[in-house]
Amino acid sequence: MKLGQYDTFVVCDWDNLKDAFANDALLARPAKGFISGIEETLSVIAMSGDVWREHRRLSLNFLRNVGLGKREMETLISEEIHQFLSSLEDDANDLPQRLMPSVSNNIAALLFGRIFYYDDPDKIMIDQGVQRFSESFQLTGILSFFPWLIKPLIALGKANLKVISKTHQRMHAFISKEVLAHKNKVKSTEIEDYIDEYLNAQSKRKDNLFKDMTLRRNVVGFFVAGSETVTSTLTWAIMYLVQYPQYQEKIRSEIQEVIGTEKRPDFSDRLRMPFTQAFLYEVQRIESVVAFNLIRRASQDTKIGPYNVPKDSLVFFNFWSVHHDPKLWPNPDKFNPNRFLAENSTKVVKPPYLVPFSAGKRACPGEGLANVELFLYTVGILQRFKIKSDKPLSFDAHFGLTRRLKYKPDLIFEKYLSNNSI
Ligand code: HEM
Repeated sequence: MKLGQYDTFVVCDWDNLKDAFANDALLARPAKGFISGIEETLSVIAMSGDVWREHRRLSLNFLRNVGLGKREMETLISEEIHQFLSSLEDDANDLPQRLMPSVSNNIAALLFGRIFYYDDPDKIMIDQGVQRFSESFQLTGILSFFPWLIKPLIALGKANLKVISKTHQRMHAFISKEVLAHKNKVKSTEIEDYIDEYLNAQSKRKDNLFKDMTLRRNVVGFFVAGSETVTSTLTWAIMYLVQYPQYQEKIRSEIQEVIGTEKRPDFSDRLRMPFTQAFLYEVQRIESVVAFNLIRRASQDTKIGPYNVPKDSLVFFNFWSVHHDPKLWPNPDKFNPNRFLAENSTKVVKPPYLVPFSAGKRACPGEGLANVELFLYTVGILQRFKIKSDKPLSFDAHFGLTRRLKYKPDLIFEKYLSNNSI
């Protein structure tokens, strides 16, 4: 179909999606990024071609060597979750609203090597920025098709682009300070965070591909990509725990059996908690928070299945329809974690067509970190609280960067474990 000036393709079924994941001609993003006119320098999320490949390699190396699967990062996350749960001792009913600042602290740990107190003005500014960017994604979809709209929209003061642009400036000013502090710190051979990794690569390269401005854009990109997605998935998880108290109890009994009440959860505990894992898979399937992927572009004439895709066409991957395809998922609209269980419910099986993080060479590089967070937050919350509601719940969604819960739910977080020592 034609949207604006672009041929646009939406890949809706698993066979074609598998093809598209493996197609190197579909790795690019829209030529001018997602918000042309505001983001002249593209972040790794919006880049294409060789510059993307180099920046992606750096991000993956960093996540592998410093960020993921490392005890230190899991310890930092566990510390942050502890800070978060302790902050709820007086008023746990505020939990969903307080999730984002906590989740974004994990990204801060990755980028800056430290976490913030929730009332730190810089932290409040970052979280407001992340919120605004996520909301602006509704608009960025439209602007990818009608890029000429950007200037009239700014001139008319419409679509709060001015606010986005101001938010941009404030975040960049703060990140510049952090980068400067990293440049000035006593030189150590150890890479402690993403800024260290980037500056180190920058100093070794002669081609000027790694620029300070790009570093700042990447930091903002990581905050946006890593905060809203995890927060939104966790919020949906909480809703399903309330809607299906029997599943909440099942997870709690796995917690009792594997972790108990004295110890903080560990990511390795998941290996003995198949139902908890199945529950999180089902939340990701049924809500598909990044429902249409981030827009891809054909960098040359190519094909998806039998369809010819001309160069520069825009391509959406419709994860929602694959995740709700009755040929792949019997009774797809029913929330049923048991569909992922096998061998008498002792094993969890993830089929290849569950793709909340996309797949192939441009798949989400934060999947490992996100999985650690989803598990540790869910288990940490249920170790302390029983969650319920005495009002009917609305599962209506709102579209931004992710599909988010539209209305603030009325939830009751009943303290289950008063022991604050874990
Ligand atoms: C539940 C949580 C998350 C979901 C569902 C999710 C999903 C996605 C999806 C669908 C994409 C687009 C991939 C494509 O174009 O094929 C993506 C890209 C990306 N994600 Fe995530 N993500 C999550 C968490 C995270 C986290 C925690 C981080 C940070 C560590 C992160 C960083 C990124 C980055 C940097 C990209 C751009 C990659 C590129 O263009 O090369 N994400 N994510």
